[in-house]
Amino acid sequence: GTIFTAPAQVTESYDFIVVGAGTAGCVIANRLSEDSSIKVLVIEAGISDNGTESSLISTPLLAGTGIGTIYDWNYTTTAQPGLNGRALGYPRGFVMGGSTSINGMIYSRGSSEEYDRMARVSGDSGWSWDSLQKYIYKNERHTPPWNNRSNVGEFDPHVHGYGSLLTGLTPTVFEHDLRVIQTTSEHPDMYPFNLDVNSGDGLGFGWLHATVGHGARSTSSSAYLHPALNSRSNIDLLLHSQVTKLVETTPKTFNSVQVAQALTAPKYEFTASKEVILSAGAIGTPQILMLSGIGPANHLASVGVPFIIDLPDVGNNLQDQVILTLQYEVNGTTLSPFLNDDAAVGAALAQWAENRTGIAAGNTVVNTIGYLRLPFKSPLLSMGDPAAGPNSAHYQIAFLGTFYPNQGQTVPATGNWMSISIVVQSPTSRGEVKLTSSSAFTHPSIDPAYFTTAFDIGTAIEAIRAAHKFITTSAWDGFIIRPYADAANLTTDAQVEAYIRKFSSTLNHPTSTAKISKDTEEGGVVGPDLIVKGANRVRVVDASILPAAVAGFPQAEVYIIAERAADLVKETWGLT
Ligand SMILES: Cc1cc2nc3c(=O)[nH]c(=O)nc-3n(C[C@H](O)[C@H](O)[C@H](O)COP(=O)(O)OP(=O)(O)OC[C@H]3O[C@@H](n4cnc5c(N)ncnc54)[C@H](O)[C@@H]3O)c2cc1C
Repeated sequence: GTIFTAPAQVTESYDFIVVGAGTAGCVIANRLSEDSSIKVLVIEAGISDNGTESSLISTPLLAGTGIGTIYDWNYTTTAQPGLNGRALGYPRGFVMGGSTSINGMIYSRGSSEEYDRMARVSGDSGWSWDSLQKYIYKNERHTPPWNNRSNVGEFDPHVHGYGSLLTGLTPTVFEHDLRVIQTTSEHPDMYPFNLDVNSGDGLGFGWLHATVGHGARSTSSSAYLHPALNSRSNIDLLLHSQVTKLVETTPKTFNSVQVAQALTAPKYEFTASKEVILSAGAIGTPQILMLSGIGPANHLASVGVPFIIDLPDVGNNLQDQVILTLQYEVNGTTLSPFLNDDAAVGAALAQWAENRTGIAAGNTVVNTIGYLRLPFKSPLLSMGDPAAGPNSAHYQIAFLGTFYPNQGQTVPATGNWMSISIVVQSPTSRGEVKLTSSSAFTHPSIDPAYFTTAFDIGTAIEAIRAAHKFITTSAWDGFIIRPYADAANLTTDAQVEAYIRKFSSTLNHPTSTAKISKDTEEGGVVGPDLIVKGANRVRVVDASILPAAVAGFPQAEVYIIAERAADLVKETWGLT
């Protein structure tokens, strides 16, 4: 296939247009182009992942540093009352591979109940965990770390597949990781060991997979898009080109897109002879739908967008997860001294560039995690249980072998540090994405509404208490020297709450802004087949269709739903 860099270069016609070469978009484009009788065009607003700075993407040690660069849309949230009025930078991938090219690489599918909930709310058993197994195997493959460290006892080979997305466990185990696992063997009732958190068993403590293989980050682009572009002539990619709206070809039928490279640049129109698949992500997809006249009628009127289909849930139900850390100076070897030593980091990056080995070639910062529930009798649950089921987490605590700073904190120049990160997995706060103008080149307003419910703040307080308690067990004797000053006085609920509101930041997991629901239901944006309700020949396949925030990490779930969605499209059009 060809990579175009301007719309004027595209002269052929296509059966399918995929909007966004992100996590889901690359999967869809690859799978549809398996049928050589059809032609696929992928349109991506962002840039190539083969550019001069692409080691930012592929070096595992540099995960996180793509934020705020040319690879990022660089959105900002609205001021968050639940975070003392702070507005947060809100990264999204602006590059082939989408957010999988800049994300934290953690691959954790969540509990089987997540998928069963999707089947339940959509009325389609094809979304259940059991039905999706073949897509899970098709997507992912466990690989050994670059140093071939034995992973026996740290994962279950049976729950990993044969796909092109490579995952693996850390090449380097730290003392605190071993203490986490030791705690599970000393207190199995309270802190059960989970051999593989990707097995569908979503609770307990275990080792984390990351999207790393052969010493490099594996992305949706490296796993799905490049291989298809390299080997097939029936798939093309158009970069640097933003879809500004869907175009109605006949009433309520949207198999065309309008594209432009900048606000004042010429506009082009491309028509798919079969259908358009929107995979622009949880921010981009609702923005495009609303710009196309599909969304809440009153809101569209307020920004001057001609209205076509009234779907009040477009942009609604935004859910995101926040992260905050507690840091401890510890008696033992961590990554801190290395990360504080510029010469050592430079040498590691040089070694990686040479042969994809060394400390830069692995996922080493966060290796162990615990997925936990509120106590059975927690008064917070009297408000209702937002988890997908009784075996799905309300919160996680994960263990990082360095000082992971909260917003505004400075990393200490010396010492060995461990951080425990805290995430509320099943928030009940609901935010929204809204247009601020009828122009596609103005960022939408993003309001995740963090910590606007008593459940969310109460669960975060509980999580901090659980982290404190976890490290007072005997496995931690002699290891913890002291908490970092900011976390030293977290005694009363009021102190803990103040810490949460001061330091929480986004974990970058927005979902549910075009959520799935039953065909017969009024709410929701797409039906079980992912076709936009009330519209023809346009589907949504990305994180925006998820019914709720996931009690794992979202990329795995997006890959899995995209694999099945490709089969749904193939079925509709009789493809192979
Ligand atoms: C910094 C960061 C860290 C994260 N860490 C993790 C993690 O460790 N583990 C995990 O599981 N998840 C993580 N996530 C979340 C995860 O990456 C996302 O949930 C997932 O990748 C979303 O997939 P998607 O297909 O919905 O969207 P994306 O992958 O974001 O793809 C959307 C694509 O559409 C393009 N696009 C948008 N609008 C338009 C338009 N108008 N025209 C053309 N193209 C457009 C974008 O440029 C992008 O390429 C992280 C995310 C970020 C940003």
